[in-house]
Amino acid sequence: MRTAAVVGTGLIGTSVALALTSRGVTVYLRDHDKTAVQTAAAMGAGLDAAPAEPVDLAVLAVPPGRIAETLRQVQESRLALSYTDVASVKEQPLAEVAALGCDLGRYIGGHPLAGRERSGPLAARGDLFEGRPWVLTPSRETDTETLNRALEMVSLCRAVPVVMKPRDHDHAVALVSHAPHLVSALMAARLEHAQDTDTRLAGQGVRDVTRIAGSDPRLWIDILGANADAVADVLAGLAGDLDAVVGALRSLAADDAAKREVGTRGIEALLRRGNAGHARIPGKHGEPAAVYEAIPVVVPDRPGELARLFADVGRAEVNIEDIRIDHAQGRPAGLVELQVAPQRADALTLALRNSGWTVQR
Ligand SMILES: NC(=O)c1ccc[n+]([C@@H]2O[C@H](COP(=O)([O-])OP(=O)(O)OC[C@H]3O[C@@H](n4cnc5c(N)ncnc54)[C@H](O)[C@@H]3O)[C@@H](O)[C@H]2O)c1
Ligand SMILES: O=C(O)C(=O)C[C@]1(C(=O)O)C=C[C@@H](O)C=C1
Repeated sequence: MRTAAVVGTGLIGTSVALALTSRGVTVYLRDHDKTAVQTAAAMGAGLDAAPAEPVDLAVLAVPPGRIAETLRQVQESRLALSYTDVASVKEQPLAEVAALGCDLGRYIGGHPLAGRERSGPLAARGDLFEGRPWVLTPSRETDTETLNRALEMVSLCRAVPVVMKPRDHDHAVALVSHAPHLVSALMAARLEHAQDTDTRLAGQGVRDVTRIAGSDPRLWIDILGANADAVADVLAGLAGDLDAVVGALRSLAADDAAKREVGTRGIEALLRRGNAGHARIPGKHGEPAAVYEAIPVVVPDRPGELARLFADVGRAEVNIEDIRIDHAQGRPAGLVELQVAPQRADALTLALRNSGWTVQR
């Protein structure tokens, strides 16, 4: 694959673009939000420009409800030879794409099983998909070239391709992604009105359980709306378990020793089923996660400074693999931590200092 386009340069689109660019593909970026494109381009994800001729593959990384209309538009303008998407549900977008009369031969659905609870290009990482499953859902009409281009993209992102039917995909992710998302939100919702004296004791357990509750509700309404029945089935089963666990806990709190014994057995059975279920989750495939070096840079709190920093990093020919921003309240500067490949850290530090940046390393 020589050229690609990414439409929707948020978390997932920019992560795909970073991965493809780092493997030598020329990537053209597009988003209806100009700032998102400029930020992605400044991060080194690709070009803020339109291609002169159709690219090999266009990746649609817009919300699920926007896939069909976006595909119709980009196919009409002949943006690419083949098209795929990354939406978290597959059956409904395919039905909408067919209803709009899109060219199904040149389209294949896709979904990388990797993400974050943050949105937008600044949350993107070039290694996000490494070793993760990436589902492809070819329809009867999908042509072989399109399947092959999508497989090549998955391989360039160092993910593991899994070919499935859209319906089977949606059924599976109801269990392993969509219901867990709601369980996380349900637990986090219990904290909403908690006393500060309670929440200040939060350790890693509650942080792990509620991390994904920090995600964008608009995106998740779109996702859950396209897979509602399958998710409701999973949660109905969970509701039964929840009732049983509440009953077991009440027995455990009783004075009567026989009742307490029943409660203990009930809770133990659930905890053991939990151990067994957890053991069913496969380990991450592929290479171990990359280890990056942090370059902390002091950035004045003025418009345009972040873009200037990204441009200087780009000139030093260093890829930003991840980024963290600390805004110290009441201070005229923030601390931006750039995560880069360790072998490029010294060169980048020198280049940034030569350009006048304060690097705290
Ligand atoms: N967030 C995750 O963890 C995750 C993981 C895997 C797949 N996905 C899927 O990836 C897709 C994108 O999600 P994200 O998390 O990157 O969201 P995001 O909000 O970070 O990015 C979406 C981008 O699409 C742009 N956009 C929206 N409508 C558009 C349109 N009509 N034309 C052009 N640009 C448009 C937005 O401006 C935004 O920049 C969704 O389909 C989602 O289901 C998300
Ligand atoms: O790790 C996270 O932040 C995610 O929520 C990622 C996650 C998931 O459930 O695994 C969420 C939705 C996507 O469609 C794919 C991946």
